Amino acid sequence: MSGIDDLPPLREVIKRHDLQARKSLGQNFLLDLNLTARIARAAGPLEGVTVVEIGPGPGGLTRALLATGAARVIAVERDERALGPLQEIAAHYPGRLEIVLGDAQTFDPRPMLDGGPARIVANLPYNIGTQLLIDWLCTEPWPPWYDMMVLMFQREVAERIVAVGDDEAYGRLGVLANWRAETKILFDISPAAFTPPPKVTSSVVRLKPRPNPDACERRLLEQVAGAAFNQRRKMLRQSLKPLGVDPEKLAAAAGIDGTRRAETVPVSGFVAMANALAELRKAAKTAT
Ligand SMILES: C[S@@+](CC[C@H](N)C(=O)[O-])C[C@H]1O[C@@H](n2cnc3c(N)ncnc32)[C@H](O)[C@@H]1O
Repeated sequence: MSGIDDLPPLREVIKRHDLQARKSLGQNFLLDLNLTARIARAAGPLEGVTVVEIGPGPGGLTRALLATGAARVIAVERDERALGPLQEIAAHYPGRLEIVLGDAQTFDPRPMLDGGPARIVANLPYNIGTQLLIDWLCTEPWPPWYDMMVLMFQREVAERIVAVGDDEAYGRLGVLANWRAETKILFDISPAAFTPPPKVTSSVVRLKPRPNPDACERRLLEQVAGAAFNQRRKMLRQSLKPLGVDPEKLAAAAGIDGTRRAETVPVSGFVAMANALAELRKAAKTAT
């Protein structure tokens, strides 16, 4: 038996269900229930909350979320070998764990939600973690269906998520994430905590959606940030050329000096440029 519940230790569960980690599924399991409890607490308090967990695997974090008091956990897992362990957890917490066997990349939890608070908590498979985050950040309508995300990434990705300027890590991801959410790295987890250990340190990141992000068209924001950071060493008057409008005019309309480089522009500057781009394109259309 383990500390947080009366279920057997995870090593034993993995052995019994033949759930040895597979690299192709991005499987690095956290078997230390004190650590999974720490992640669950970072997402708390969880009373009355539905948690959507991606990639529960043998269920270490799932168990912690339920033991911490989550009203419901909807756990989406692609590996059917995890079904046995997850069903044992479901039996231990009747009516509180719903297991979805499927691909998180095409899963929409909204039809399963009951209108109460919902949160995403996950030790994500690294190969699809960034794309899942981008999809959640691009959710429409906004504010989204979740009120918080607590997610584990490689430290380097975590740094890109929270970066907001004058920083090597600042880029498109930082612009998008910090436009729509308040972001914070909560703590690191060493490779040694995982089975098998990954090559790099991981970080737990919290993202809280901003109820009213500065108004702008998300696709234009992505285009502007994409162009600017694609040539991050160049001045905006050069790097913004692929957008098809006069880059000097675009920067000026947003109140930004065209000689600046992308990483010196705060998120609000990118929002201003996205709005200026909308105006300039509209004007160009009217003129033709
Ligand atoms: C890093 S492991 C985390 C496992 C467990 N939550 C833990 O902390 O020990 C990632 C998990 O995501 C699952 N996974 C990988 N690709 C997936 C996908 N496309 N959809 C759903 N789950 C996926 C893997 O099978 C694995 O269980």
